[in-house]
This record gives sequence, structure tokens and C-alpha cells, in this order.
Amino acid sequence: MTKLEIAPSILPADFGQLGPTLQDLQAAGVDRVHWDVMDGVFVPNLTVGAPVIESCRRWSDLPFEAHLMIVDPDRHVESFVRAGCELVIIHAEATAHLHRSLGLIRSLGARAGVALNPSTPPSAIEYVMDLLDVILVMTVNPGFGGQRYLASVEPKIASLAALRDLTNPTTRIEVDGGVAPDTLAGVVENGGEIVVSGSALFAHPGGLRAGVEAFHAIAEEARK
Ligand SMILES: O=C(CO)[C@@H](O)[C@H](O)COP(=O)(O)O
Ligand SMILES: [Co+2]
Repeated sequence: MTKLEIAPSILPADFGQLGPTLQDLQAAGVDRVHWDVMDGVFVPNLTVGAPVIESCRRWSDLPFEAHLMIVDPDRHVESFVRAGCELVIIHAEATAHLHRSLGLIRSLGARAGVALNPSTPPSAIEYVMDLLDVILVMTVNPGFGGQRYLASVEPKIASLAALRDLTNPTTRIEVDGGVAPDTLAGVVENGGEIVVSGSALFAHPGGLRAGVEAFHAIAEEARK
């Protein structure tokens, strides 16, 4: 089994200090950066768009991923690829033609991911498994950082990992929402390979590097 990958959500950062925060995250040993893009329509909250990500690109050597919580994502996918996101994740619930939207992302040279709200079943993506680099399993209702992890989604993480094994073994299972030292073992035991963490990682008492190390130690223990 490959090592856990950690993708910090940028949401808890001071948005006036994004550059230095990206440097701190890289120094702490995270694997990638997760940009939560919210449009105030698909979810109640508004965050950043492609121009902010593009301006931040020079502050980090890490891969950037865009988690697009926006309606009709096809309108904006290209701007996020141009901004430097190597992975673009759209919500299955936000596009009428998921197969076409994923094809668009791939045609632009980026990797494609799909996010599933807690209530969306695995069957929604069975027909696009061949187009998926990443499945982002939401363990909170999207829209805000700092929410409580929904352990009731864990059987779905396991179902998606089994579907992946059967249909497209290269697809990675990523889990997003409320991932913290006390919830991480459940994520890993059910097949999570990449974790997004915002509030728990930024608030780790020992700092970012200690948080990253703690996450790896918990994941290794959970895999025994
Ligand atoms: O996409 C989302 C929320 O909609 C997430 O990426 C969260 O922002 C992660 O933050 P924590 O739940 O870890 O605080
Ligand atoms: Co997210």
C-alpha cells in the first residue's frame, strides 16, 4: 500500500498571507494543496477563484488541485487549468453531463476528479470510472471548513474503493471533511488514500510539521 498523501485545505489560512502559508505547508511536508472554490450557489459560501490561485502558483512547487463547488463547472474548468491546477475536481451533483465535463478537463491536459456529496451513491459515477483519476468522497456537506466528520459515510468510502478495484485500479480515493487525528483511522481503514484536512491540520498544537507527522503515524497504525 502506498503512503498516505496529505492535501491541506487552504480555507483556514489568512487570505492576506497565502504565499507564506504555502511555503510553510511545503516545509511541513504536505503532498499537495487543495483549493476549495465556492460560488455561493452550489454551496452557501464564497471563496477564491482562478486569479487568486494563479497569483499563488509561484509560492509553491507542490501540485495544486481545485475542488470546484460551483454550478456548471464547464464554464470555468479551463481557467483553473491555466491557473496551474494539475487536478480539477468537479461535483457530480453540479453538472448535468458528468461524462462530458470530465472529458473536457482531460482534453485540457489536467487530471480529472469527481466529488460526491455525502448523500450521493457510488452508482452515480459507475459509468465514468474510466475517466476518473480521483474520487473525492465528502465526509461533510460541502460549503464550510471546520464541520464534524460524518462517520456514516465510511461504508461508502469502502464501496467506492471496491468499485475502483474492479473497474479502474489507477483511480485514487480521496476523503474530504472533518479529517483529524481522531477520525483519520476510520478514513484509512475504509480505503482513503489521500486526505484533505483544513482546521485540524492548521490547529495542530505542535504546528504544521507535527500535524503532518501525526497524520502519517496514525495512518500507518491503522493499516497494520
Ligand atoms: O471542501 C471542503 C468543505 O466544503 C473541505 O475541503 C474543507 O474545507 C476541509 O476543511 P476541514 O473540514 O478539514 O476543516
Ligand atoms: Co474541499
